[in-house]
Amino acid sequence: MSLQARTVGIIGVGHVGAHVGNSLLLQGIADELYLCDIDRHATEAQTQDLSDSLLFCPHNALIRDCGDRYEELASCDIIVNAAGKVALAKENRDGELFFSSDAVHGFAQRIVDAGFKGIWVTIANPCDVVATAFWKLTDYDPARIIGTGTALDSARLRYQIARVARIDPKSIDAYMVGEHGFSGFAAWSGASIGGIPLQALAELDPQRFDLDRDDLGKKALYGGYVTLNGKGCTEYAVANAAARIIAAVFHDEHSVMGASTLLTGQYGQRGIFTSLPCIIGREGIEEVLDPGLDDAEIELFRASCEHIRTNISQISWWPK
Ligand SMILES: NC(=O)c1ccc[n+]([C@@H]2O[C@H](COP(=O)([O-])OP(=O)(O)OC[C@H]3O[C@@H](n4cnc5c(N)ncnc54)[C@H](O)[C@@H]3O)[C@@H](O)[C@H]2O)c1
Repeated sequence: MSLQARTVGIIGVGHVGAHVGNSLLLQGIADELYLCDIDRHATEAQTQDLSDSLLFCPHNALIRDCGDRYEELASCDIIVNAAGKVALAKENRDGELFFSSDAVHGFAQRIVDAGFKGIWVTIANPCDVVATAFWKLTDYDPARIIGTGTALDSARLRYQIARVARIDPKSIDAYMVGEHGFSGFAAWSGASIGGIPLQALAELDPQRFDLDRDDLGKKALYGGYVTLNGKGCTEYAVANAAARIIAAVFHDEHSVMGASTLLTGQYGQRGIFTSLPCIIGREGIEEVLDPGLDDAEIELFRASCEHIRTNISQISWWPK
């Protein structure tokens, strides 16, 4: 019998990275965590805190303090990128454009050169630019780079629908697509509950299902900033979204989630990462699904992709 530990590296152990670690341990998803940060005091402190909580987790785990030694993460099955500076995102996630992309520029190839063959799960903002940077910088198999993208925004959208329609969010099929940022949007035309399109439900039972889409879409889009303005970061929901993606990989779930992935011609777009519903399993992104956008939504998707390209065009070292 060969038993293999499920190993996850986390780069950047600030609010988000630390919560990813905590979520993985509390849900029993990982057997080993490798913590890495340019701030070596932070990895020491988070290693201590997470280790002290092991008694209360479903099973034991090993937590390694890797300090700023990125290469030590190369043997991991999955590496999470939460290296950023959330204070720069006060007004807009684009505020971290140079900081987060420079960070990836500094470590991605080093880890690949050290032999990394696993899956990147990248969270740092602007999420779509950073995910694209991993691919451009390392020429890594794009299916094995997963941006958490609209996994979180879609959860926010479902919560908003759930709240108004009084339905369990898990019973709602609805996605935010495009950028994880202000140009993303709710793909209402494909939303359904119980296999019935939301539009049909609105006609059958308007009192319950004729939703104020603009309002709910805005609440999903700006919900992160309610949290950020109140406490200076967002952490629980994004960490749980990342943990869900990691569980889908480890358990080869073929789970459908919004995730930032390389576009290869969907709606005429290619060469950048952004979010559409994706099937996620052991090999990463298995397939990108077509959410059946209508004409107006296709235009929003195009504009969202343009926004990501405009951001990329400002980065001086971007590989041609
Ligand atoms: N995609 C999403 O849904 C989502 C949601 C929330 C936050 N975020 C992003 O996640 C990132 C982390 O957020 P946070 O609140 O933890 O930020 P934070 O500022 O609290 O922590 C960031 C950590 O990254 C470390 N770091 C910075 N550069 C590094 C590098 N080159 N190598 C290793 N470590 C480095 C810092 O030392 C710090 O510990 C930010 O970019 C934030 O915008 C994304």
